[in-house]
Amino acid sequence: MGREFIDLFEEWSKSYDDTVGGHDIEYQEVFKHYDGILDSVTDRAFGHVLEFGVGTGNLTERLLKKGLKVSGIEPSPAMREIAVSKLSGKTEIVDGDFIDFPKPDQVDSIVSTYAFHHLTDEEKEKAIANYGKLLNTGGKIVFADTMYQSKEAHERAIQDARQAGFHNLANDLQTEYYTTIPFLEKVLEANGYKVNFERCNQFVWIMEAEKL
Ligand SMILES: C[S@@+](CC[C@H](N)C(=O)[O-])C[C@H]1O[C@@H](n2cnc3c(N)ncnc32)[C@H](O)[C@@H]1O
Repeated sequence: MGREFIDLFEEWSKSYDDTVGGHDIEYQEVFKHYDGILDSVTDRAFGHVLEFGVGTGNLTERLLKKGLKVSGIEPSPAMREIAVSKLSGKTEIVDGDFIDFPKPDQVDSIVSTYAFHHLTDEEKEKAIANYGKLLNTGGKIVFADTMYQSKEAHERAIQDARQAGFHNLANDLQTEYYTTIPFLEKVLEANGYKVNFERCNQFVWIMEAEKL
């Protein structure tokens, strides 16, 4: 579910690694410290890791390097093809999304970078409720993504992007489902997690939730 943006990724797949490397001026700030953000998510993950929205496999590569077992989920065939070739068969990347995916019996960490905003808030709530069935006490959800401290901060970011002439970015911020930290905090706490948020750049925060 939340697959309405897949066509965009079929298109973007070939130039995606250039974008994260800072080649697209509109998205430079979004991907500022990209490598550090992926490293930081990797540092927080342990055991059997379920990764959503693998993309071209940049986070997966780091998780595998750390010696973790990774089950990768990616809905875009073009992205999957690049990830599989980059990872040279070291793990399986299968079709699925944040809500509808082949369920492993049990996992220790559920991770994702730059992808959770493809779900509406209602879908996010449903996904988080489901993850509780896969994690034991002490298990973690670690997601890095664009999110805002308030709805007003989100609105300001759209205006700032427009004023800078970043019309693709402004459109993206307006049409995808960027949420707020208070919303995520409320949903995670209601589902029995202790959660903290760390800011990485003007857009991206790391959300780390531990199951109590
Ligand atoms: C911006 S890319 C991020 C890729 C990678 N995680 C990274 O950090 O570079 C977003 C990825 O999420 C995937 N995606 C889109 N909708 C999704 C959904 N509903 N469930 C899981 N992944 C989704 C896209 O196909 C794309 O590969």
